[in-house]
Order: sequence, then structure tokens, then C-alpha cells
Amino acid sequence: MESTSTATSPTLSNFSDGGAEHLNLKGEDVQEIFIENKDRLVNAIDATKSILNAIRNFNKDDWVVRYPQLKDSEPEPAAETGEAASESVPSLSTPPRRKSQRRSLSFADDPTFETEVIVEGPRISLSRSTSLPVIHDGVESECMPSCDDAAAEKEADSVRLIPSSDFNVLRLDLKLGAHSSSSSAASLVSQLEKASIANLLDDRIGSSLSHIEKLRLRVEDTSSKVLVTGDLNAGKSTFVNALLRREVMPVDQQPCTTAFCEVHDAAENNGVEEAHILKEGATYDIADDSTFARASLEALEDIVGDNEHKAPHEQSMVKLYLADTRAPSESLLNNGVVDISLIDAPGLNRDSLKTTAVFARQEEIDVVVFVVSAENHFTLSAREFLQNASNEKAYLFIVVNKFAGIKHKERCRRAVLDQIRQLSPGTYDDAEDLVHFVDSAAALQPYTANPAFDDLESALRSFVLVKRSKSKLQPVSTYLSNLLGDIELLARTNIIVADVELERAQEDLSAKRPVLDQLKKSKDVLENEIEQVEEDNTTKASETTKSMLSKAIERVGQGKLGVDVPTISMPAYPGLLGIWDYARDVRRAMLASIDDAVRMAEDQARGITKGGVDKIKDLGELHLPADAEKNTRVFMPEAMFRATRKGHRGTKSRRSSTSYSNIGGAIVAGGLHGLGIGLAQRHDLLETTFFDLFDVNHQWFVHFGDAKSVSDDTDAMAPSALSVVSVGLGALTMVGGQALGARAMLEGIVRVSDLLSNETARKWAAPVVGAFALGATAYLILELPSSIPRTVGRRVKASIVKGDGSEVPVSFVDAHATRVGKETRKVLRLAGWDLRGRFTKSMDDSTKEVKTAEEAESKAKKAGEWFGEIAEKAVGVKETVVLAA
Ligand SMILES: Nc1nc2c(ncn2[C@@H]2O[C@H](COP(=O)(O)OP(=O)(O)OP(=O)(O)O)[C@@H](O)[C@H]2O)c(=O)[nH]1
Repeated sequence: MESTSTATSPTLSNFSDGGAEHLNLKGEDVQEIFIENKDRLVNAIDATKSILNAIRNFNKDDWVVRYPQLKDSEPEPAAETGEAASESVPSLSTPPRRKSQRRSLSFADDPTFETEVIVEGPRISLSRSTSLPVIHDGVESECMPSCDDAAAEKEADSVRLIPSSDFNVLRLDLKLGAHSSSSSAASLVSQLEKASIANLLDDRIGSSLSHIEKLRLRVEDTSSKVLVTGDLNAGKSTFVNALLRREVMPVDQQPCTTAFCEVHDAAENNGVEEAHILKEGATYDIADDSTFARASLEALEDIVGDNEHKAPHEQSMVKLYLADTRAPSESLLNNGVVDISLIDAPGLNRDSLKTTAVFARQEEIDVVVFVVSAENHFTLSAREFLQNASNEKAYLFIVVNKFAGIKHKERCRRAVLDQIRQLSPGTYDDAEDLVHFVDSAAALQPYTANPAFDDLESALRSFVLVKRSKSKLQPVSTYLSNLLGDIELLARTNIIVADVELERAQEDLSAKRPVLDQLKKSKDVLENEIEQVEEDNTTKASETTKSMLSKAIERVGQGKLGVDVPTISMPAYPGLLGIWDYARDVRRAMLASIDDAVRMAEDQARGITKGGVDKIKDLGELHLPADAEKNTRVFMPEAMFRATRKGHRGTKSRRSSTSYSNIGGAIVAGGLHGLGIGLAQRHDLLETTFFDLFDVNHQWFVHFGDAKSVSDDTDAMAPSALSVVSVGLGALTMVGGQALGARAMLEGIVRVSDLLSNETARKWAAPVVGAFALGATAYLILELPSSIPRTVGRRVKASIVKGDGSEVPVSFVDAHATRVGKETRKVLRLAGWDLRGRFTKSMDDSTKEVKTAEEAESKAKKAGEWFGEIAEKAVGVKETVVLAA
């Protein structure tokens, strides 16, 4: 099927519909209109090209252009094929649908999207402001004042208008659409990705672009051919000469023209008048001498004559270049608009009929001028030719020649027209414009008025120009109009998508922005609160430890157990002989009680830490969005203050391998500064000395010193005579012995007295010291059951308060307070980090979500505006492609 022929159907009624009146116009007017139309179309083509290119780029870079599918509420007429749709023509034959119709709009790549739209029907040069009236089932809303306004508004809001119900040029053959509601088609739909449909669309736009590029060439190509043919000897050559106002074609009473002589303006041959005889088999190219032979115009007769004996299929082709000096408004050849070439064809006879008929069908033949002699009736060949010609696309013009010599002109006219009516009814209908009774020979006579021929010539000229408008410009106009309509449909449906996506993005944003804002606001608050919880609880744990241990040590210092627990009790006094063991057991019990105090302090710290962890958890619940990642870590209080276990499976112990993790392990109880192996297990602390039995220093101060100075710090005092005495007495330590030997003691005392260098002192020292020592010893022995715990307690207290005499200058209490505080802080810090991590992640996620939604929003906004502009542009350009009549 050749769709073009449908559009420019040879029925002359087509021509007469819009174009016949042009025949009455002056040539200049027709030319002007033609030029205006031509320029308008060229501009429209360029504008359309730029729109298409813009869509392609937008499709590529900014927005996947969606391809809509419209389902009909009522059955549609049989679908046009994609091929036919891409042509300009079919829509011409389709009567425009005036009535608006509801359609269901969906998109091939997104079956879930569906909205109802109203097809507003083809708009022909509606002003832009009224281009989108709100229509309710074909009735404009303004016409329905009685209707519920709110409902109408709602309706207008939910139902959008689109310009047409389907694509013509940009139709994609997706094998889907209104008719394919089967599930297989639906599943195919869902498989088609947005991008692949966008690619299909891009291809279609690409081919449309190359098509309009061809149309542009066609619009700009101003050449047009007029084929002059007719019966033998009808006067065709004379007619051509008359049109040219010079005798160029050989004229003879005998049939003479055997070649096709195509007459062009000499301007096409650089102004040189000459004949080009085309070489057989070669494609004529005016710039290529090898495709033709040059000859002078004078030699034309011989050339045509040379052809006389050739077989019909060998009929040669001659191109004649002639200068026409007349003004463009008068000249047919040199009319300033169309490069018309006249073809003088051989007279029709049995042999040449076919050739001429084939010739007449050629694409570039716009007009066939059929010359018939008024003296004769139409021959058989003529009838055959005319009947065929009226089925072809070229317009038919009938020149009844040699009319001057006819006596009964009216009778002749009637007879001829009668025949024409039978042969070509279309031509007969427009006989006034298309059938001319002239005398070409008379027209050739200089200075003779020949109005009939002038009319013919002017009609022919206008006819050719108008015909060109019809045959070349109209299809371009129709194609562009369809294409621009498609662009508008595409743009308007994409606006709908953009609107929906914009709404979605805005909804998204209104949900997500407050979350992000809240998170931003919470950030510093949370940070401070976490720090506060960490700080408070660490301090609390540390202080609690300090106070508990201090209390315990204080009690020990008073000769009691540090804590009252059922598991530890003071040993019973075994009597004087067992004091050594007694002292040791007392010491052990006291140390164990302090160990217990440490454990209790740790338990307290666990509780405090748990409270802190819970508080941090609450902070998380307070500040994290509901959908935030949940905490996966578990707090195990029992794992606090425990020796770090070696990795279960040979793995390295992790940073988080504390009580606040999934695996246990923590710091050794008192592991800090070597304090923690449990005091009761430390041999150095368990070692019993003489001073555990008799704390001479203390006794001295109790009895002789300033009571106030009897503090826990006695050992810290600077060396004095008495401390020297104790050192001396230290020499009497019963290490290795169970009993106190009096002799050894006396020796000790003597040794002490040796230290006194004073002569006088030496005199009284021995008896005094001896008496004192004995008295004191008796006293101390009696006091032993109650003094040993006190002494041991004091010494234990002193040693752990001051440190154990080792290099560690930190007191036991402080060290434990620090350790417990550190462990607490560590756990809380981990919990804090964890919360911070989740908070940061939530914030990142939220920022990302907001950003994505913002991008979607601006993309949709941009797309909406952009498609709005495109639709407006398309409408604007579409208005310009309507050809001026
Ligand atoms: N009186 C008169 N004679 C004409 C007219 N037109 C052509 N003739 C004569 O008719 C004869 C044939 O004219 P041509 O122009 O050669 O006819 P043709 O149709 O070109 O002939 P072929 O090409 O050979 O078929 C010539 O003798 C012309 O002088 C006319 O309008 N009036």
C-alpha cells in the first residue's frame, strides 16, 4: 500500500476542494502563498527537529521518557499498523473525533500505574489559553453550572486531559495496548524495563528525525515536471513552443517528435542554451559530460529526426536548456519558485503509448498536459491514456488545440467535454479550470492578443504551484502535525507521570525531612547525654567503690573484718602458743574480707553500669527513629571485672571483649597495679611478722605520744629514736621461731642500749630497759587476744592504704576506685559508641533518603516544567504547519 497516494489521491475533487480557487488567483499570489507555506514548513521542520533532539537528550540524560498506553472504555476501530501510523496519511482519512472520551492511561513499563484521562480530541488552531478546557464527557464544564463545584474540582484534579488517544508517528509496536489484556501480555509488560521502552522510543524518534530530514529536502526541492503528451500531430510541439514563446521544438505536419524533450531553464545550465542528449544506460548528471552529448539547439530537429527509426523502448531523452527572458511572473519555466520543466513527449500511438504512460507515472511528474486536436475526436490511444492517467497521482490538464480553425466552436466544445466526462469525470467536474480550448499556432504569433492561451498559461502555472503545495507541502504538513500531536501527547502524559512522581517525592520528603531535622537536633543533645551518663555513672561507681573500700579498710584498721559476710569470720584465739598462727589467720581473714569488699564494690559497680547501659538504651529509644537499626549487643554484668579470656577459637581478643559484648571477658578483679589477685592470696601480704603481734610504734604513741598523731600513717613518720627501736626490735623477729626467747630478747635490749652512746645512759639503761621490757612484755602478752586483731588490722590497713611497700604509689582504695571507674566507663563508652554508631547510621540513612527524595522531587519538577514547555512548543509549532489557503 502506498499511503502517499491515498493522501494525494488523484481525484481532482481533492484539488478543487481547497485549491481550485487558486486557479483564479494571479500567479504572483500563488507563488507568494507557496513560498510562505514552504518557509513555514521548513521552519516548522527545524523547530520539530530541535524538539525531537531535545527529547532525545532529555531521555538520555535527565529523565527516562515514559511511553503511555491508553485503554479505551469503548472498543476502538482496528488498530493501524505501526508502519501505517508512521506515515502522515492515515489520519487524514480518519474523521477527527470531536467528542472527548475517557481513557485509562497506563505505562507499559509500570503496570501498577493507572489513571483516568480525558482525551480532548484533535485541536485545530485553538488558542493556547483555551487549549486545555476541562471537559466532562464531551461537555465543557463551563456549561454545567449546576454541577457540584467541589465534585467538579475534584474531578478536574484527578482526571487530566491529554490531546489525543493514540500515537501516529511515534507509535511503538509493543504488541500490547488496549487489545491485549491477556495475562501473558501483562507479564510481558512487567518485564519490559523503562529503559528498553525509552530506547525503542529513541529509535522511533531517530527514524522520525531522518524522515523529516527527507521531507525538508522534498519541501526545498523546487523542481516540478509538466509532461505534455497527446495524440499524434495534435500540436504538442507547437503548444510547447507557444508556452516558451519561441520555436524550439521541431514542428511538422507529419508526426515527427520521437524523443522525450525535457525543457529546462538555461539558468540550470549556467545560462547556456544547448541540448544534452542523454546516453543510454547512464544516469544523467549535468556535471558529468560522460553521461550526455552536447548539441546546439539548431541541431535539435536532426536529433529528433535521428530517432525516427528507433524502436519505442529506445526512444531517447533530450534535455534542452532555454533562456526565458520574460519576467518570472509571466514565465512558466523561470517563475522564480518552481523549476518547471516541460517534457514534450512523442505523440501517442500504439508503440509509444506504454512508454508515455510509464513516463507519466514517474514520481516527479506533477502535471500531465494532454493535448488533443479540436479537429479530431480522441483516438483510442488517447482514451486509454486518459483513463489510466485519471487513476494516477498526477493531475490532468486537457488542452484542446487548433481551436481557432473550428467553425462550430460550441458544438465542438460540447462534443469534447462530453468525451472528457466519460474518460475522466474528475477533470470534467473542473472543466473550467482544467480544460482549455486554445490555438497554439496563433499564440505563437507575435503581438497578437490571445486571452484564451494566456488564461491557459496562467492556470497552468498556478496549477503547478498549487499542485506542488498539495503534493509536496500538504503531506509534510500532515506528517508534522501528527508528529507534533504525538509529541504533545508524549509530553502531556509525561507531565502526568512527573506530577505523580513529584507528589510521591513530596510526600516522601514531608515524612522524611522531619526525621532528619529531629536527628540533627538530637545529635548534640544525645552526645551530651551520653557523655553525662558515662561521666555520672563512672563517678558513681568509682565513688561507691571508694567509700565501700574505705569503710572496709577503716573497719579492718579497727581490728574488725572489712565486711560482715557469713563466709568469713575472725579466727578464735588459740592461746599464747598459737599466736603466730592466730596472727596469720587474722590477717588472712581480714585480707579476705577486704577482697570481699572489693567484690561487693564491683557488684555495686555492675548495678550502676547496668543502670547506665539502660539509660543509654533509653536515650536510643528516645532519639533514634523507629526504623533505626536495633541494638545487637548485650550487656553482661557478670562479665565485668573478669580476666580477659583468651579467644575461644584462637581468635585474638577483640577490643569489645568486655562485659558489653557478645563474648565475655573483662579486667581481672584488682588486676590493676597488681592489686587484684585477691589480697588473701598474696604471700607478701600474708607474711606474719613480729609487729603483727606487738606494734611497738603504736603502743608507744598510744602511751606516750600525742593521741592525735596516732594515725594510720604512723609508718610514714620520719625515722626517730623509737622507730630505730622498732627496727632494733625487728631484729628480734621470731622468724623461724615459735617462742619468744627471753635471752634473745635481753640481748636485743642490750643491743639497743649499745646504740646509746651516752655514758650516763648506759649506766641506767640496762636496768631500766630491762625492767620496762619485762613489764611491757607481760602487759602485751595479756593483751594479745584483743591486740593482735587490732595490730594486724592496723598493719594491714597501713600496708594497703599506703600500698604494699612496693613501687606502686597508689593507695589500694584509689586504685580500685580507678579500676572500677575505668571498667564502668569502658562498658558505658562501648554502649555510647554503639548508640552513636547507630545514630550516625540513622542520620546517614536519613540524609541519604532525604537527598534521594529531594533529587526525585527536583527531577520530577524539572521534568514537569520541561515537558510543559515541550508541549507548549509542540502546540505552537503545530499551529504553524497548517498550510495557508
Ligand atoms: N492551425 C493550427 N495548426 C496547428 C496548431 N498547432 C499545431 N498546428 C499544426 O499541426 C501540425 C502538427 O504540429 P506539431 O506541433 O508538430 O504536432 P505534434 O503533436 O508535436 O506532432 P508529433 O509530435 O509529431 O506528434 C503542424 O503543421 C502545426 O503547424 C494550431 O493551434 N492551429
